[in-house]
Amino acid sequence: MILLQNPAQYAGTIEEFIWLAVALHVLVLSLPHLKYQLLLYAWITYCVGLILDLFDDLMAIEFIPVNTFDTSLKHLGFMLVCYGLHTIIQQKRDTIAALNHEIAQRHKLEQKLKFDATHDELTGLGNRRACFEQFEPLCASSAYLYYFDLDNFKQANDRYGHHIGDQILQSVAQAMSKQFSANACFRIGGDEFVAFTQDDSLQEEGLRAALMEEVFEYGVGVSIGRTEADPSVDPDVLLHQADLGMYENKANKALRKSVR
Ligand SMILES: Nc1nc2c(ncn2[C@@H]2O[C@H](COP(=O)(O)OP(=O)(O)OP(=O)(O)O)[C@@H](O)[C@H]2O)c(=O)[nH]1
Repeated sequence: MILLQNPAQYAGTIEEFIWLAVALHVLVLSLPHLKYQLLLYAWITYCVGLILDLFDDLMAIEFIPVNTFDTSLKHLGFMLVCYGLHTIIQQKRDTIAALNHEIAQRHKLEQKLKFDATHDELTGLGNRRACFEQFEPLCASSAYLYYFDLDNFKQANDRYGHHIGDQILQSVAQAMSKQFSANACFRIGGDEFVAFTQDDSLQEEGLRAALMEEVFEYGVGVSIGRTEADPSVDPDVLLHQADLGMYENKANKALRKSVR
């Protein structure tokens, strides 16, 4: 038996009916996506509350305290929905934080791989690949290209051991970075280095003394070749010119030694 005695009650019942229809519709729509069971139960609880509410309005049944149940269930359902949503958001946040962390780690690894691919592990200078990659811009911004090759390095290795040989290479690289810009120095072979500079005041003997300062005691020397940096010339040709200069320098020193 339906008890709708006045228009205000009628309007209230219609409103509750609409709420129930909307809630059930949302429930049906979200069913395929409801992998979160808590949210599903919360929504069902809310709908049951709405149904009881409707009964309360439509039926004049006083033998169950429907009034108490419908409001409680609606509130309970609503709170559980809120809690469920909060939990989901928290889980998504954690996932996003984990993904961000992974992206940052990958970025770091990428940077490291890139650095390792273009730098010499022992001295930290750019390697041969980096030298060729940056050759043109460095030539364009420099006046000279220097080529260095250590003298008697093999003997130093044999006499003092490989670890001292490594230290010699590191010391020379460090001294070179002080004389030139560190970004413009490269280790392109075992004991061969290349450097670019804008400075035209460098003197061969001064440069040699600076590079050998820490390693002179091991009996090593350095031969130096120089050529004008010209970005329009092929890198191989320029390096060859500087290399020839270095060999000439090495030969002259050997000749001077033998004459003495
Ligand atoms: N310790 C060390 N030795 C290296 C490294 N790379 C290459 N070498 C050594 O460097 C030496 C280079 O040979 P050479 O250029 O003939 O040595 P050198 O005695 O300076 O010869 P000259 O230039 O004719 O005076 C070889 O004995 C290599 O084994 C390295 O990373 N560490």
